[in-house]
Amino acid sequence: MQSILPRSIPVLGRQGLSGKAMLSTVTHGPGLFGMAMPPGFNAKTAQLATLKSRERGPPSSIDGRLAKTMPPGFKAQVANLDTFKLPERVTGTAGDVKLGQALVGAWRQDGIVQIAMSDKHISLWQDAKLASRRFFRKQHSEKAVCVDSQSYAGYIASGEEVTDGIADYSEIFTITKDLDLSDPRVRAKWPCHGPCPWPDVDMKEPMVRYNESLGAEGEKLLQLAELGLEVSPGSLTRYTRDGWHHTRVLRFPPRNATNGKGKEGRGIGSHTDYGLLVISAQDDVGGLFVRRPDQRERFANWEKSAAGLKEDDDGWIYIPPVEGVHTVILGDMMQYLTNDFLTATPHKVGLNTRERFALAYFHEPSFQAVLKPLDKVSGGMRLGRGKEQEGIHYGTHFTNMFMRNYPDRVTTKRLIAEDRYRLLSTPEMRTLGAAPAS
Ligand SMILES: O=C(O)CCC(=O)C(=O)O
Ligand SMILES: [Fe+2]
Repeated sequence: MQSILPRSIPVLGRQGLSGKAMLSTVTHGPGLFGMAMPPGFNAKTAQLATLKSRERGPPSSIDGRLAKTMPPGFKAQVANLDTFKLPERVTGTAGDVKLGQALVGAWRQDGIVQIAMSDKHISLWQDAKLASRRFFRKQHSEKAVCVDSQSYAGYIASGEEVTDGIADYSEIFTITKDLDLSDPRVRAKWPCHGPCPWPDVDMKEPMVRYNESLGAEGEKLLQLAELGLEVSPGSLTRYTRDGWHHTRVLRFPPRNATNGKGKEGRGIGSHTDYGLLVISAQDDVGGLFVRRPDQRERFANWEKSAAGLKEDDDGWIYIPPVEGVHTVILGDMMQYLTNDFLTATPHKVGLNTRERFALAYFHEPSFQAVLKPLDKVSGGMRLGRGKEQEGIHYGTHFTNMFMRNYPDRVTTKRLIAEDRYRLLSTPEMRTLGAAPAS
């Protein structure tokens, strides 16, 4: 059970301060959340992170209001993140390089960045939120039929998802690549490949539009990350050709109106996500917590499950719901590719006093990709894994994670019954990869 701890919400931050003041906060002594910069961290990158921040004010009233949205029963510091603005297109200009370095610096420091939504994103998110509300308000029987036996797309009831062996209260509609039964991969019984069981066009259309737009945002972020890491163009984006991007449309019940099937107060238990980037939007309720990168908390989710990691420990950072932004955290494959220079961000969701709606878009490698760690990343990437590595087949990692989270789902049962898992090691399933880029 989540321990009930008093609320402790010191509001820390650089938002609203002048660039110079923010700079000294980051480069000397305790940083954004009262911790020193990680060893080997490039101070220049941190400076750029602050200089690129978009100023907003007045900080005190905004901070106080946002801090109060933290779900009851949790103890965490409250983040006050810079908001980055992405260019229309990434072309490799000096400005793009600086922005890329700033994003990489912020991920290394905080594990999360905030990026401004464009006007188009704001309207797409509004539409998606409406569609989500409409869907989750339907009768259970109407939602429960939105399941597919071949893909993991569709409805997941509150109490059905399992994190670290314990049920979550999140209610979810998952969207994976929507493949017709006539698609050769579906016909060949590839694991996780199949249709998305949409309830209706009112759900499908706004979600497809939003996802397409987030796909473009994901590619831009990867291009900027390549610039920030000083690796050649394509080092990351080569893996996202026909990327296995997917989305979770989420509803969290209020903490006093659950069905008793999950862990008290828990929306989703502590975990890392699987691929490269997670771009999220949340409504104004609040519930998301992250952990900053910390060398003392070394984990590698693809080797040993990071689910449940430090769930009830101190050291969580609450990410309050700032209007008009997406947040972006990193997944397992980004950590693997960069030899832990960037690490997957542990996060969890708490239930609040009101129901909460959020959407998480996962920008992923191709299902067929075999990833190898990059040769080098500027700023002193740690050695350890290298070229000699066999690599990670993303499709296998994804399948493992979904089988673990949904052991009782019809999709898992069919996958096992038809021995589909065996296909993951065949050459047809591993056509993107080979030599690592430098
Ligand atoms: O609700 C959120 O903000 C995040 C959800 C999440 O972590 C997930 O769906 O994997
Ligand atoms: Fe997540």
